[in-house]
Amino acid sequence: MSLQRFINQALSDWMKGGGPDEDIVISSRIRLARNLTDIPFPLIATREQLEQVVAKMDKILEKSKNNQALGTLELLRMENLSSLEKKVLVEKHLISPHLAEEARAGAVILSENESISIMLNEEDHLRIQCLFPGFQLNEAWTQANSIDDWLEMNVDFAFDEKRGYLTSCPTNVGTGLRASVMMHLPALVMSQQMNRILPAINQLGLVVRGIYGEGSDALGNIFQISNQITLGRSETEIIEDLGNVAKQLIEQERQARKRLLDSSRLKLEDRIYRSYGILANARVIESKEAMQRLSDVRLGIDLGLIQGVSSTILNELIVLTQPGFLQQYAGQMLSPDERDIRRAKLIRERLLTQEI
Ligand SMILES: Nc1ncnc2c1ncn2[C@@H]1O[C@H](COP(=O)(O)OP(=O)(O)OP(=O)(O)O)[C@@H](O)[C@H]1O
Repeated sequence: MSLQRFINQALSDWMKGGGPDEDIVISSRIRLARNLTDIPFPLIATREQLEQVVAKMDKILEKSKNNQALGTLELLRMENLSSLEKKVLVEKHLISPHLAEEARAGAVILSENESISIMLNEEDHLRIQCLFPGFQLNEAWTQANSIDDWLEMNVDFAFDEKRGYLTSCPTNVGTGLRASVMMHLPALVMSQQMNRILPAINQLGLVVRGIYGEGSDALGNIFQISNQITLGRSETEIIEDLGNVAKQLIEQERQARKRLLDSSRLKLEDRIYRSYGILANARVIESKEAMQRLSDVRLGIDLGLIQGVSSTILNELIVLTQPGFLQQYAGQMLSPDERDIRRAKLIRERLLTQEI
């Protein structure tokens, strides 16, 4: 089954690490909100009209089968997926909880390496997302832009000369673009600088969110920083502004890491090795603690304190230890207590296979 391929593969390309500044920037994302001219926004459209959106996209895919530029794309309808399969796609950041649980005639188009995901009938008819490992906002934009061009050759998007692309929520009108970087900022958190930095970032028109986007916590010292404004600025300006802030944050995190090493090396080493010890030996672990300990271990790897463990461990395990994935691996539904046991086991095994 093609979905099995997506899920069994477990990790999308962007989660496997790599890319520029990967010690701090986990991934870069561009998403474009688009709507078809002749169909009302999903909130007020009839189910029949929403089915038309899916049918149109299906037809475009069929027509472009031999267009290799974007690789193989596959359309999955939400109604054909089990709730566990949808949960896993949410945990992989490929669809939103809204699409999984509430959307009518919801579907997603995925590329084989999962760097492209196009949600259908979420808040807008189309949400085009491109995800790249490391700091690669421009590369993600180039890909999203080419998908946009390809689709625009086949359908008419709702567009107003003065306002730009029209979207269901006014906050997305204009470019319909949200650019974001997911960053691991443990030293700035430890040295209590995030409290000062967060308001400054907001003042620049950017938003800081947790690991699962809007409404989620910054677990594991992972922050998503994205633009709030989509109107009155060009796509390249939005991306450049975000990129500049990200560059400054990378620099500040590197300095904070150096300062921590210089001023409190022993304390830092103790914290990192304790976390490693717990992850390597715990029999039961909750996801919040796992995320924090994984963040410590990842910092230890980046600082060269822990050797023989792959630096992608944080990226991988934060996804693999989510409830949906754990249940997928177990092949059965698990209670929260059972998940804590399975999570500890999976982390132990993963750490063991990394030892030299
Ligand atoms: N840089 C990134 N790397 C990986 N995943 C990301 C990144 N940025 C955002 N995401 C994921 O994309 C999903 C949606 O994020 P978010 O809610 O912030 O924005 P959105 O799709 O632009 O929606 P909206 O405009 O409705 O707020 C979440 O699962 C989030 O974790």
